[in-house]
Amino acid sequence: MTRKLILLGATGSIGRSARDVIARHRDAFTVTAVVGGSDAPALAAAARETGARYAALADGAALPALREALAGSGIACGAGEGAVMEAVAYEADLVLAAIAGTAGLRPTAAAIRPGRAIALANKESLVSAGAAFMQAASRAGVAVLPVDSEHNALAQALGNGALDDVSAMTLTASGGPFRTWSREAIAAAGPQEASKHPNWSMGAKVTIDSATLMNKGLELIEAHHLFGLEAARLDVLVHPQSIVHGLVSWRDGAVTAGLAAPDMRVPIAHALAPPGMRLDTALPRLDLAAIAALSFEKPDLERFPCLGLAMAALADGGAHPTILNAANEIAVAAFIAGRLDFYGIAVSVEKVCSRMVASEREAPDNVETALAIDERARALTREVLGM
Ligand SMILES: NC(=O)C1=CN([C@@H]2O[C@H](COP(=O)(O)OP(=O)(O)OC[C@H]3O[C@@H](n4cnc5c(N)ncnc54)[C@H](OP(=O)(O)O)[C@@H]3O)[C@@H](O)[C@H]2O)C=CC1
Ligand SMILES: CC(=O)[C@@H](O)[C@H](O)COP(=O)(O)O
Ligand SMILES: [Mn+2]
Repeated sequence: MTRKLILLGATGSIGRSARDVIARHRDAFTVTAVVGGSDAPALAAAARETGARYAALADGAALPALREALAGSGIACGAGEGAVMEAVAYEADLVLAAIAGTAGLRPTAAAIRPGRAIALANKESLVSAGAAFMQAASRAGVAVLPVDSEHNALAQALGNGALDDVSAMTLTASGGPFRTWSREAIAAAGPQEASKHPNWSMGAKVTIDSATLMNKGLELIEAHHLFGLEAARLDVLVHPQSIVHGLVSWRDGAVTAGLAAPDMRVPIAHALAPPGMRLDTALPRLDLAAIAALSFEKPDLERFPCLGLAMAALADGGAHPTILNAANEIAVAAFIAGRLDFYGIAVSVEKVCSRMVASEREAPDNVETALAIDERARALTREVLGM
């Protein structure tokens, strides 16, 4: 019996790592459909490699290129939002949700159907519409399996333990490329410097989020929804080696840690494996003697204000995380385009949150409400940035 899979974001960094895991276990998986954004040759290659029956791109204008790239393959294809929804409706036991950003929210939510599990990499879905998303999953009896490395490590460390026995969950942060830089040097850094992640090779947006530490803030909100823990029991530690990904502290003083080399194939293999089973990734055994030292430090909220902004959004709740997430996406895109300096990301996110949260109090109770708040926050961010 093979597990039927749909891959959302099949051409991205997570998508490629997942395909590597799947390629090593051809007999264990059948990929039914693959989804990408606009890169037709890359999606066609992913569809041919996995043997998917259907390939869909979000960008409707890319259909001719996708048809050409799939010519002679017998793989059906489509482009535009309807095509993405068609892909989501293919048969599946498990859907890997790895579209980058809030663009992933609607397809990922639509993938919640009885009889399936969701392997979730797209943290923005939970930040933007966490309560609604988790309720929909629970109503459909769908398990949400964390792919994000920290949450996957936390899930493994938690095992069958009771949440009442957990005194805290700690997510580690590499600290990003600017961990040791002065505030003045960070202020002058551009997208090139911010894109040099010390340990992980990832997509553009999450890499910049790692440099600002907004990634860790988004992950605190993600952990709150995945594990149902309140802000007071969620914590961040900077750990430059990215070997320990998550720590569960128990009420008796014991701590269980999740360790692995910084390679996303480890959490992906865990999330894709049939329950209770492990898949070989052919990665070398973690050699702690060679690594020699693991170090930990407190995050510096003065040099990395985005983490504080996300912590405030988590504590405040309501629509605050939805607004923060939307403003951050616009600000990060402006930074990558060279239209905003590094600290401009935090300044604009802070401005948009403080202007909007007073009038947008309620947590969105469904995806469309979240997307409407998201759109208003994006518009205000563009206005704040003069775009
Ligand atoms: N990379 C990593 O190691 C980690 C990533 N994550 C999370 O996983 C998610 C994916 O990250 P990552 O793989 O790095 O991102 P990438 O930018 O590398 O890949 C994004 C994927 O999404 C597709 N895509 C973009 N826009 C759309 C759209 N509108 N509709 C459908 N598909 C779209 C892209 O297609 P195309 O190629 O055509 O543009 C691509 O397949 C993010 O939420 C990130 O935070 C979490 C932990 C680790
Ligand atoms: C691989 C992964 O899970 C990323 O989200 C990672 O956490 C980014 O590294 P930082 O620890 O620098 O945010
Ligand atoms: Mn992570």
